[in-house]
Amino acid sequence: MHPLVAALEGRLIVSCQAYPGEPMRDPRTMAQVAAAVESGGAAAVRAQGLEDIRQVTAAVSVPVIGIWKDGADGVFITPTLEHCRAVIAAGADILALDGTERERPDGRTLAETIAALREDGFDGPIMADCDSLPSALAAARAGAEIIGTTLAGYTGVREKTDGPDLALLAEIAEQLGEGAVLVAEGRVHTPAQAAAARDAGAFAVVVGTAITHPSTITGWFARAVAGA
Ligand SMILES: CC(=O)N[C@H](C=O)[C@@H](O)[C@H](O)[C@H](O)COP(=O)(O)O
Repeated sequence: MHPLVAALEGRLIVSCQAYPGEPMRDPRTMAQVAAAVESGGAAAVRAQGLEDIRQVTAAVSVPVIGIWKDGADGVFITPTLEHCRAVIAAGADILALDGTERERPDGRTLAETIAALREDGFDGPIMADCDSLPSALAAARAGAEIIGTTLAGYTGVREKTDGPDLALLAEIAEQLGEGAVLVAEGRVHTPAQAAAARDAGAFAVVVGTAITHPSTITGWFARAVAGA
């Protein structure tokens, strides 16, 4: 196992992202957020966009999982080989990309994309953002070292669970077996849910919104205070 990946076992990864048009959408702000979560105990951070990746890698000493979201429908998380190459060139230690079985915009399969990156000489870990058991198994076969449940509930293949998709985690963990690097990502909103994800078989857990997205968190509290 790659040493960067081995170090993530039983650890929290924090996704630091702001969305188009939002007040915190600024690479410097995301770098500051990343430094803050590192000081809180994050073992790695996930950053979106090339300039965010550059500034976040400069601001933290933990590994940075880089993605580049392009578009909002279909395959949009680091969707093509060229997006992957750009994320790596921006300094990501770990590359994350769409790991679903949907057709990718450049027509390459996940396996072809990973093979091309290895031919380029990239030897860092690759994380596949999957949406189902079949996509997770296919991504592992394609050579992704880290399997994430990032897209479960967002592609129509599985229901969008309230918290993390624990049933999916347990199924993937069982099928991939010992030694698999299964990362729970998506709708982990409380420490108890993070612990439940570990219990379901996750090697590590990614939390985004509940730590780094103040508008959403504020909405949770505002609705509670209003009795909604
Ligand atoms: C579906 C999709 O586009 N997920 C994205 C992937 O990078 C992010 O928007 C999420 O915030 C991230 O996965 C962490 O999840 P959560 O914010 O639920 O803790």
